[in-house]
Amino acid sequence: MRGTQQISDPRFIKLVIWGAKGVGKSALIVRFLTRRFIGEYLSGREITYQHEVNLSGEWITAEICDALPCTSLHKHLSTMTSHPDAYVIVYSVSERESFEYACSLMRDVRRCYNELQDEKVIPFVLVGNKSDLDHLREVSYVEGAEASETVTACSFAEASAAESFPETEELFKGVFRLAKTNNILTARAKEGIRSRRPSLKDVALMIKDHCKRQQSSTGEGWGKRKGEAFSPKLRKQSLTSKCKSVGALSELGSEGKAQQNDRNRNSPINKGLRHVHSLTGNGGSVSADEVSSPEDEFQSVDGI
Ligand SMILES: Nc1nc2c(ncn2[C@@H]2O[C@H](COP(=O)(O)OP(=O)(O)OP(=O)(O)O)[C@@H](O)[C@H]2O)c(=O)[nH]1
Repeated sequence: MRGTQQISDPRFIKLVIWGAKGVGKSALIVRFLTRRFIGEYLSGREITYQHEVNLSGEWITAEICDALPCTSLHKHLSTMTSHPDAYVIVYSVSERESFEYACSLMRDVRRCYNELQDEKVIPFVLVGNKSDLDHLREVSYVEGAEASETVTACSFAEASAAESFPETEELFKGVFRLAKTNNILTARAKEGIRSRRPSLKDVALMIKDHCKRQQSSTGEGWGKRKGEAFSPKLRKQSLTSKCKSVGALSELGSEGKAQQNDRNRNSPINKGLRHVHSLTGNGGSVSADEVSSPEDEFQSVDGI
């Protein structure tokens, strides 16, 4: 891998989509590229797609790699010619094993990049696909959101490639915007315009900032519950209440859990694509207020 000296072009975004077999990686990509859900997809081959994407009037070139599920991390890193700009790690909400695989994959990839001490912090998005299969659900929304919080600079979404093009499109566009902002800041740091490269905390802040903008532009962005205005303070509250509900969940019996899952399923937030994001790091939580990076600077690369 070319590794640490790579300078990313902000107008060229490379995504790697990874996860267990059959979770719908190809379905999500094909849905985004063609607007269609065709049901059966080629399996067993790593395919890379290139696509021009319009982000608020500005075109970027997106490269999306549908990575093989069985590839070892070592092999994946050694065969890459350059770092991706973001990882999208997919599991199926109807298959717990795929969730566990996604969690270990996320942790391994993050750990590996931490060890590389790469110049760029790569954002992750954990995606629980097949949210239309509610009756077969084995992983709750809360579990997915919680898992994303154990990995630094990781956001979370549920999606259904089968059900919705707009939501899948918004998912991908959101990742591209995030990656592009990160690339711009990293490039600036290298040119000496900014004193240091974006840190993990910076990227976590970017995710938060991204969520706010996403919400104000679509009225239903990442990190937002329907009908709830988003602010860092509110977000903290909603995370607290989410933690409470998780705590309550663990105290419930299986019947209680089933009822709780029903409530989760039927809540407005769990209809369609649902997002929450994480601001927490491996070793402890990073509150939005602690992040030292200048928010103004993120806004100055707005319109992304
Ligand atoms: N119900 C439902 N089925 C889906 C969804 N996404 C994918 N599938 C189905 O899940 C199966 C596997 O989808 P793929 O896109 O091939 O999964 P993959 O992760 O690319 O699989 P591999 O290439 O084998 O790793 C197919 O039968 C799809 O039709 C979804 O959102 N909902």
